Amino acid sequence: MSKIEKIEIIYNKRAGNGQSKSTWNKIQNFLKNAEINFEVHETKCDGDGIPIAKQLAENITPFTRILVIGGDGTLNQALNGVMISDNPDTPLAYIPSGSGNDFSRGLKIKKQGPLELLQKMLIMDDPVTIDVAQADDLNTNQTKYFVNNIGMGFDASTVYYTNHSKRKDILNTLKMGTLAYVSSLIKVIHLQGGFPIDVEYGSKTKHFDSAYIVVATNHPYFGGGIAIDPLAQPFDEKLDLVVVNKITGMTFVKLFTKLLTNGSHLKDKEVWHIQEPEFTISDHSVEQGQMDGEELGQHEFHIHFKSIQHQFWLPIE
Ligand SMILES: Nc1ncnc2c1ncn2[C@@H]1O[C@H](COP(=O)(O)OP(=O)(O)OP(=O)(O)O)[C@@H](O)[C@H]1O
Repeated sequence: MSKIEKIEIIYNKRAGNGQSKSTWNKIQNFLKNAEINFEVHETKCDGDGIPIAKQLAENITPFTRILVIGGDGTLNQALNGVMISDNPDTPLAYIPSGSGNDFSRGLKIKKQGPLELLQKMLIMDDPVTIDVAQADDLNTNQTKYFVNNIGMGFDASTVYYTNHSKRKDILNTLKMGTLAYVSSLIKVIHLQGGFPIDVEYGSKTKHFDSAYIVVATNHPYFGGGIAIDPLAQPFDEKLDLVVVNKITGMTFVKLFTKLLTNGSHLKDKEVWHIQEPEFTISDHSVEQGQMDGEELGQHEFHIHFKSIQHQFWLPIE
């Protein structure tokens, strides 16, 4: 085992609709039995992961590790907290215990159980470098960081309805979180209209009169396992952008069948896809936004996106 004096744990007991408690119990028992020094910092309210991570990063000592136990939203907050701290390079360890867990799915570590992940992390001598992304809001001058994706329009409305749906809790209890997402998706099909956006990348600009799905993504998945961008890779130092034009009727059904089955939607003429180190999206109507499954509210988004790298204690093979 590499030298570890203490593990500072950021734990969201609400993640995975409460299922993270069983993950935490396993981790806690293991650490106690192995006589590894740890301290748990439970998130007490929505958004709490940011100040906790900031404070931990600012007081980090050599041979101390920060471990996040929660879903993608908790990891997102931990990353944002570390990035605004005096020690933004502080690596993060992560054990997924949310409902979607798209980051761990994108990294292909989702199938490993919490104890397997923990034991592998404990013997790592050095953290690994993984792509995350920076989003500079050009309207507010605020910067945010994300591990999975930022979406506006269709996808974000789906997140909004999923988060506000009572069915989410029931379906999560039944371990059918993806179904909760898909059922909100069907609702949004009737409500979401197309909206105009411009995308600037390199020296080019691409205009869309009627964009429907707009997702800047670090790896393939959103919504608890839907591969919106099978080509996205979290190690290529690029961020992907997928724009789907407003479509209706059978065109919509065919495209969504491709999206939910074999991923061939990227080749469809209604779908536009780029992989770039950075790009800017200007959205010209008020739309819902989502970041790593967390609501960004309704705005006209004007965001500069950039692929950046962060270090993680994650056993990538
Ligand atoms: N004590 C708390 N009370 C209420 N909400 C909390 C508390 N602690 C954290 N949260 C909020 O819980 C939300 C969900 O967390 P998280 O995204 O980690 O889990 P999840 O939604 O189950 O997982 P995933 O994003 O992978 O689907 C976050 O928005 C976070 O701010």
